[in-house]
Amino acid sequence: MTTPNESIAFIGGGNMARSLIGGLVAQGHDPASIRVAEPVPSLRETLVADFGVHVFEQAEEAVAAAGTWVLATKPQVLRAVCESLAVQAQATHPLVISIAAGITAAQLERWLGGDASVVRTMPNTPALLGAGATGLFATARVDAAGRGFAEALLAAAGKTVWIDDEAQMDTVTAVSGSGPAYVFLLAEAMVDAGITEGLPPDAARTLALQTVLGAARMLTESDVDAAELRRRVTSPNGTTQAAIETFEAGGLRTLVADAIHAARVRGAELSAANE
Ligand SMILES: NC(=O)C1=CN([C@@H]2O[C@H](COP(=O)(O)OP(=O)(O)OC[C@H]3O[C@@H](n4cnc5c(N)ncnc54)[C@H](O)[C@@H]3O)[C@@H](O)[C@H]2O)C=CC1
Ligand SMILES: O=C(O)[C@@H]1CCC=N1
Repeated sequence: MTTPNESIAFIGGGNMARSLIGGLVAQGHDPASIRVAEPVPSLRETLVADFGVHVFEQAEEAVAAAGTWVLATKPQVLRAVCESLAVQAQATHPLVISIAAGITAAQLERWLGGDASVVRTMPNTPALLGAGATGLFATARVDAAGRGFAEALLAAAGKTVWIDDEAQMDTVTAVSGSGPAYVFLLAEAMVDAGITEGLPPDAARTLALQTVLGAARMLTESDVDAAELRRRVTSPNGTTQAAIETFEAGGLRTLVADAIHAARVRGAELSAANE
């Protein structure tokens, strides 16, 4: 990964920043060139202990001498963070990569003083294991080197997909950004149901979680699509058919569509609420 200025500054050293930093360090990125602004002392200490990065209490200190800034605070504080960095942004013209849900590139440009090069991204928590999925959108101001750098940074945490129409970034958030939680909810429900039906808790947990892992691997490691894989498990008049008919009768597909719609709408609300 190369950039005109090798240092990367993370603004916010919470869960997602940790996952991305872990990916970069695992890929051989020099931790000495990673600078993290994080107000919580205990988080700063663990970032130093775990990764050997430089940590700062103030964002202004972290971005000094960094050619790439990764905005990794909650959306609700991002405006104040950007406005506090606007003078430095206009002086140094960094590549600005945001991972915040809902916040648009136009908002970031405006808060940073008008002419920043912004890449809006949406990673997810499996980034922690290098198994993340990230959607990226770049404004016209971002050059090929900037796009390449942003892609390489997120690719250190898993798969990347470029999105041409920024309006679709809230859908990315709803499908893959929030998506791990949907799978965790299904896993919770499967474990609980197994226990209700009489399995010992440890057995229910092992069987349900390994099933999620095995199914995810079949989905990603074969060319066969989800519907066909499902059909192959479903014997005529067998046990799976009884379960699938129960899911369909209960409106599972509509419920999933409604849930993803609600998450997308919430993304747009986050943008409007932080105007
Ligand atoms: N958690 C998730 O699954 C995902 C989260 N995101 C986005 O990532 C961003 C961060 O989310 P998380 O890591 O989950 O939250 P988090 O709360 O773990 O991390 C945010 C960190 O920012 C720090 N912070 C607050 N004010 C600051 C300031 N002025 N300067 C520097 N740091 C400051 C907080 O102390 C906190 O440690 C959010 O915008 C969220 O929308 C994106 C994809 C997935
Ligand atoms: O729930 C949220 O708002 C964040 C964004 C995607 C995942 N977590």
